[in-house]
Amino acid sequence: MIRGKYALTLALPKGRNLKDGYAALQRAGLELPPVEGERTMIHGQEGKVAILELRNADVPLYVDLGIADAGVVGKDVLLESGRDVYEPVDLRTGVCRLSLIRHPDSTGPIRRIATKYPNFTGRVLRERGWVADVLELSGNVELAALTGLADAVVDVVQTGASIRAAGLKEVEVLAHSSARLIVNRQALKLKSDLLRPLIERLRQQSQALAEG
Ligand SMILES: Nc1ncnc2c1ncn2[C@@H]1O[C@H](COP(=O)(O)OP(=O)(O)OP(=O)(O)O)[C@@H](O)[C@H]1O
Ligand SMILES: O=P(O)(O)OC[C@H]1O[C@H](OP(=O)(O)OP(=O)(O)O)[C@H](O)[C@@H]1O
Repeated sequence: MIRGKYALTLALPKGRNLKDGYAALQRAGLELPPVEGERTMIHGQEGKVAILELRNADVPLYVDLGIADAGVVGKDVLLESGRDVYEPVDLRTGVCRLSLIRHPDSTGPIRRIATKYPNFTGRVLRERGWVADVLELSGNVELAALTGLADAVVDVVQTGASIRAAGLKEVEVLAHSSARLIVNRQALKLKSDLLRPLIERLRQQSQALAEG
């Protein structure tokens, strides 16, 4: 149990968003423990700032339930999680989009749609009144469109190189994504002396990125 052990507990995702998220928090003035090369999943010393290193999809859960006071995660993951966490800052890093992608030969109505984002995709289908089966995959989603497992997929696009290389078409952008700071609502009140200035500084950094 870690409740109360650290001054501030932050949830950061392994992978792409870790480096930029860590750098943004450090630039905002937090004294962060080193995470590189450590085998442990909880980094930090008692009474100081701790970092929990999590899978992307688990970050909203840890913050919503207050195990972490705040975290960094992609908007795509937030849209999928459906968790109602406070999202005060768009960090403007990890920019990508969630798009509807099809094989050029798939031109008929969409009946089967494969994705790592089933909740988000289901919501889009309902909003549009489209009737299709959502097939949840754990990765290599383009393969579903290439093999005919599905007649459309919803996946992350950044440069578009992956879909071009696979000979697929980005039919429509469904949502834009970038990394967000998320904060537990109760922690915001209890640790406002730490969290308010952090939010303020991250907002300034984000503004500078937008202008730069
Ligand atoms: N080109 C991209 N491809 C995938 N994700 C990207 C890309 N650009 C930015 N992102 C962001 O990075 C996040 C994914 O990071 P990463 O690829 O490290 O995760 P992962 O390998 O899918 O691991 P996990 O299982 O933890 O989700 C996405 O949620 C998105 O917000
Ligand atoms: O538009 P692009 O710039 O090509 O980026 C999009 C690709 O990047 C991600 O894959 P990643 O490389 O993370 O591998 P993954 O399938 O293991 O997530 C994502 O799943 C897309 O395939």
